[in-house]
Amino acid sequence: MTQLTDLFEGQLPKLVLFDLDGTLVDSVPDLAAAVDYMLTEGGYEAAGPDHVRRWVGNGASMLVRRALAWAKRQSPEDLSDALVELNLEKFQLFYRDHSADQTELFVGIREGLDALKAAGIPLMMVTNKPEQFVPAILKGTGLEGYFGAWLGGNSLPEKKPHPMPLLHLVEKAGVEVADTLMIGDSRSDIEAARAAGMPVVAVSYGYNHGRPVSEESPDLIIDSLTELTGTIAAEVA
Ligand SMILES: O=C(O)COP(=O)(O)O
Ligand SMILES: [Mg+2]
Repeated sequence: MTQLTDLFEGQLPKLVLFDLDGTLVDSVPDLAAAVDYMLTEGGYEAAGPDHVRRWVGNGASMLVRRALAWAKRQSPEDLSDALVELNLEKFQLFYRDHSADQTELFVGIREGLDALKAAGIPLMMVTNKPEQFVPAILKGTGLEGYFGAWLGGNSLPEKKPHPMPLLHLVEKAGVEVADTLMIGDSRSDIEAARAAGMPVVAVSYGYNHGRPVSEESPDLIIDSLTELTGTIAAEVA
């Protein structure tokens, strides 16, 4: 089993950054309900969770654009910004009140976060989800209190795969990039971590646009956070 310290020349990281959707929480059921509300309100066919799972990871506006493109049998870039904006409002109207109805932690998250916390490692979160939706999800899944800071997709001028939000949190934590670990489920997380210059671990169970995350060449792939944290007690002993 690869130990967490193997990624940091025998040390533990001084900061761990987590992605949210597809890494900590399975948010697709609630996202799909909001997408389907938007689509059916517009007179389109509902898409369902298996389609929506492939569209998550680049923020709500891109999710809406991809859903509309699917419904209209067009390519996403051919849709007008005005149409996307109008539908984004419908999506948000629903998701605002239903972002944490069915959203649950993935198996091993609670135990894994507790192990990192017990080892004294600061934890932060960086999602492309618009920030207004984040507090209800953290509350609904019992993740409140784990993260010293977090950023949403609209918190800064750039979002993942740009390294800006990762570097912003590293600076806030007062640690070095090389001592920071990113854990995510998709291409955006891996590209952002690479651009920032930090190691990146991918979870195998997330979304990644319907492609195996191994195609993005992360430093390590885990099936559960506990695979990475199970040995921490022994490592720091
Ligand atoms: O696309 C989203 O809104 C969710 O993105 P995340 O995987 O960065 O949390
Ligand atoms: Mg994700």
